Amino acid sequence: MPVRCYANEAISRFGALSRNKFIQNGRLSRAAVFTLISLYPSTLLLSLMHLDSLHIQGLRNFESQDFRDFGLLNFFHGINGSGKTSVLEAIHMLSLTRSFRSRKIANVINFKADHVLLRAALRPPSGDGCKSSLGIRRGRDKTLLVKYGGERLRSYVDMAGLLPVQLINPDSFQLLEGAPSVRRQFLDWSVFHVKHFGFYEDWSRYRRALQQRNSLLRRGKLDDSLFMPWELELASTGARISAFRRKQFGEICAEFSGIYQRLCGAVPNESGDTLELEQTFISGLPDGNSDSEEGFLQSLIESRQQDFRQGFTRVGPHRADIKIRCNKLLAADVLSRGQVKTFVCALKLAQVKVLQNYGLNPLLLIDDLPAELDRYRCAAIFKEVDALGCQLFATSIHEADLSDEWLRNGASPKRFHVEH
Ligand SMILES: Nc1ncnc2c1ncn2[C@@H]1O[C@H](COP(=O)(O)OP(=O)(O)OP(=O)(O)O)[C@@H](O)[C@H]1O
Repeated sequence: MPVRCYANEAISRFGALSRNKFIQNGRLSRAAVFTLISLYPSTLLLSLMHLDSLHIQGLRNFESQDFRDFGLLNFFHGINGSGKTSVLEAIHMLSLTRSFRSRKIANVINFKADHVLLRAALRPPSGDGCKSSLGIRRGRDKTLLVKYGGERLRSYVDMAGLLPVQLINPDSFQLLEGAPSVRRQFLDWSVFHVKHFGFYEDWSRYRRALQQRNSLLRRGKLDDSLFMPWELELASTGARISAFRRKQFGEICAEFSGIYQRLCGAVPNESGDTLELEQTFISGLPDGNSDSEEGFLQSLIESRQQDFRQGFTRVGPHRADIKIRCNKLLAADVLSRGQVKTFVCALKLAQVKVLQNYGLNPLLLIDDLPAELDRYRCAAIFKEVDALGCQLFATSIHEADLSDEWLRNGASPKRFHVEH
C-alpha cells in the first residue's frame, strides 16, 4: 500500500489530528511520519530496509566495536569465543530488545559495563535514499530506551515490528524436539508481523482472560456469572488467534515443500521424497478443523468441572502445536542432526518467503551454518537465500567454511574477521 494510503487510513483513525497536520505542501509532515511509524512500523518503513552499519558497545566481549558497510551477504568468521554469535545477538536485540541466548540482561552486558548500547544505520536495499538510525540502550538497572530516527519509541510492539529478523542457530533444532511453546512462538512470529497490532491485541486480551479463568478455577468458584465474561473474551479472541495461525501455517507449508525438496535434492543420490514429511497444525480448540467461536465457547462451558479438577484451562490456542512426522513417526525421533537442521532451515526460509509475499523483508541471521551440514546442503541453503534476496548475516569459525562459490549469482559477500 503506498504511503499516502497509510496516511489516509491514519487520518481516519485519528480524527483529532487534522489532515493539514499530516500533509503539508503536498508532502507528509514530520508529525505524520512519526504517527505512521508507530501505527505501521514494519509494513511501512523498515520492511525493506537493510542494515548499513552497526555499533556495539558493552555487549558480551565487545567494549566498543563498529561494523561498517554491510552488504547483502555478510559473513563473520573468527575463532571460538571471538564474538561472532554476539554480533548476531546484537542485531537480534535491535529487533526484539532481548537476546536469543539469555533472558537476563546482566548476562549480556559486558562485565565491565553498566549498560549495553546498540546503534544501527539502516538504508534502502538499493543503497540510495535516506539512511535512518535505530538505537537501543539497556541497563543493568533494567532500563530500556529505544530510539528510531532520534525519536523515542513508545512501546515494545513498535520496536518488534520495526526490524523483523529470522534466526537460524544451533538451538533451532528445538523447533522439532522442543516443547509445543517453541512451535507456537515460531508460528506467532510471522503472524505478528503480518497481522501486527490485531494479533498482538488479541493475544494480550486472550492471555489476560485465561489468567482470570484459571484463577477462578483455582479458587473453586464455578459460578456462571463469574466465568461467562472471561469465557466470551477467550472464545472471541481465541477463535481469531487460531484462524490467523491456521492461515499462516498453510502459507508456510505451501512455501516449505518446494524449498525442502530443493535442499534435499541438492545432495547426490538422495531425493527429497525419500523422507515423507508431514506437518499438521493442532489448533488447541475442541474441533481441530474449525476455528468456531461458538464451538470454543461451548467447550469452555462444558469443561469447567473437569478444568476445575485439573486447575487450569485445557482447551484453547494456548495449547496449540505443530505435529511434525516423518514416514508416520515423530520426525524428532527419526531424523539425523543434519536432516533436522535441513528441515528447520527449510521451514524458516519458507517463513521468510511468506513475509516477503506480504511485502516485508526480514533480515536473516544464521549462526554456524556449516556445523552438522554437508557442503551440498550448505550450498543449497545459500542458493535459497540468494533467491530470496534478503540481507544475510552468517557466521562460521573458518573463513573457508562459508564459500563464495555457493553464491550462484556471484554476489560477493562482505567478510568480517571477528577478533577478541
Ligand atoms: N557478560 C559478558 N562480559 C564479557 N564477556 C562475555 C560476557 N558473556 C560472554 N562473554 C564472552 O564473550 C565472548 C562471546 O562469544 P560468542 O559466543 O559470541 O563467540 P563465538 O565467536 O560465537 O564463539 P563460538 O565459535 O565458540 O561459538 C566469549 O569469549 C565469552 O566468554
